Amino acid sequence: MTSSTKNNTSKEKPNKEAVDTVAPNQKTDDISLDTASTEKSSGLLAGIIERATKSGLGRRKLNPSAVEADVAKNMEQVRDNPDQLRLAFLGGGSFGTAMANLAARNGCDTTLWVRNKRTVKSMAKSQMNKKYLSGYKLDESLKYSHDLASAVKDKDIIFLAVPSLAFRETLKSIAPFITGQSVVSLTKGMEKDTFALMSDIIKDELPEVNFGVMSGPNLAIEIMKNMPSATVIASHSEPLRHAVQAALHSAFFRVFASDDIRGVELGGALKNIYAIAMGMAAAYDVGENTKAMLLTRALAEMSRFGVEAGANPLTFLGLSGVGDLYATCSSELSRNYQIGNMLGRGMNIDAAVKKLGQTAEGVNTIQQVHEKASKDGIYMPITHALYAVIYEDKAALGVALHLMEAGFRSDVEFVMPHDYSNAALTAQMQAAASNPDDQEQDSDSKNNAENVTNTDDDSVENKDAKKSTAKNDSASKDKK
Ligand SMILES: NC(=O)C1=CN([C@@H]2O[C@H](COP(=O)(O)OP(=O)(O)OC[C@H]3O[C@@H](n4cnc5c(N)ncnc54)[C@H](O)[C@@H]3O)[C@@H](O)[C@H]2O)C=CC1
Ligand SMILES: O=C(CO)COP(=O)(O)O
Repeated sequence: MTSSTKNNTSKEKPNKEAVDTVAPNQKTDDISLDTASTEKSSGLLAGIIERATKSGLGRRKLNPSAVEADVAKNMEQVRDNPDQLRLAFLGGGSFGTAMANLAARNGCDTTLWVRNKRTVKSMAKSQMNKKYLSGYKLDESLKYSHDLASAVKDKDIIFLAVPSLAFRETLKSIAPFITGQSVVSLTKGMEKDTFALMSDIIKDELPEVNFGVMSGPNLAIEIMKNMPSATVIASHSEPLRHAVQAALHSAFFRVFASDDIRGVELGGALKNIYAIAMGMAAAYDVGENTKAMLLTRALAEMSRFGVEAGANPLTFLGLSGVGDLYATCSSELSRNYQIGNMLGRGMNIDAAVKKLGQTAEGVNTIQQVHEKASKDGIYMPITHALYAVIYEDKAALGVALHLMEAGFRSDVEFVMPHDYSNAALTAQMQAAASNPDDQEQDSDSKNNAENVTNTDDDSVENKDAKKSTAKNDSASKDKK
């Protein structure tokens, strides 16, 4: 048994103190956490944790039969010796820290790279990430570094958990030190102006590496509290999928596998848009029916966009799709939800971002997806509506009403296709948006239902256009 294994055996017990005494620091003045429900659930959780640890369900004592069958078959070495895996996590925010902590607790040789030298010193001394995860003790085997070269050299897997805006520059910086390492993105966003997803950037910058993306309903603070969670590792490399499963799997964190890289990373990126929408809707005190409608129409948009980008629509039914959409749209822990909530309470986007002080990828993703969908004729009415409210100063209530008044559509378009093509609808929407009559807005009439943006226009003039498009569509379908 190695020394790190020995250390870990004694660390089976989750840090009860951290579970009980958390004071998450991303609470804003406007949004208070539901402490009563957190307390109620922590009683239940404590029971689960106790039973799991007593029965030896912690990663160290995991019964091989409980390990994914494929891991047992193909990754015997890794499964039996996960502490032999050498991992680097780049990004000292809440998610990089939470994931590095899981791996360290599992006995992997784990280094967390943080760009700021002073922060590294403070983390090593306090074994805590005071800025992003205040109150949570980190595993004592976790190593910290601000030296990128030594952090990534001789590692098996490099996990990137920097915001999307820093993803490319981080890859460029590690490129000279890449020998045989694999790279896994934990980042949920889209690159500004290029529409590139993180896997595209990896292929651009490190064309030779074996890579994957990991995404799922993984609110960092819940993971630090040992609340049972699950995620998805997507890669075309089976050994990499298995290695990531072995590295992070525990009684509290289950890692599922996929080979639909596009679908998994788009789920993580797109759901941030709708978490903003849901946070905003919550500020307007909408009912559960409305939330359910928003959530499922969001899923329709996500899978529609995903298919256009080469994803499998069924992936959106998994953890990285509906799972993450649900978690982020229903939790005040979500930073994107918090942004939406602040907007719904009348703050402007710049003030909300400043007040949050943390990463909210959705703010950029709305702009990227709005632009890309308009360009490629992908019908994304909620995204366009949100864009209009946030960046064109349209009235939220008017925009919402207009969405409700939109024409008749199919529920699940993969079951029954829409009458009109998405490209035709997008074209109509854009034509309507350029109609100056519909654009008229002034601050006095902000809440006027007449005063709406044209995200899903069904005006009389456009109905004719729609009819003729529909005719053309059905004629072309008939020809086929
Ligand atoms: N926090 C969460 O619950 C989850 C976050 N994610 C994703 O992980 C990514 C990172 O988010 P968080 O850790 O939450 O962010 P955060 O806001 O907690 O921290 C961001 C970190 O990135 C660092 N950073 C910023 N610019 C950098 C640069 N140019 N080079 C190096 N480091 C830089 C900051 O110093 C900070 O340590 C995002 O794409 C987010 O969507 C994914 C799953 C869950
Ligand atoms: O992606 C997340 C949970 O899965 C975190 O969401 P936020 O970035 O909105 O906090």
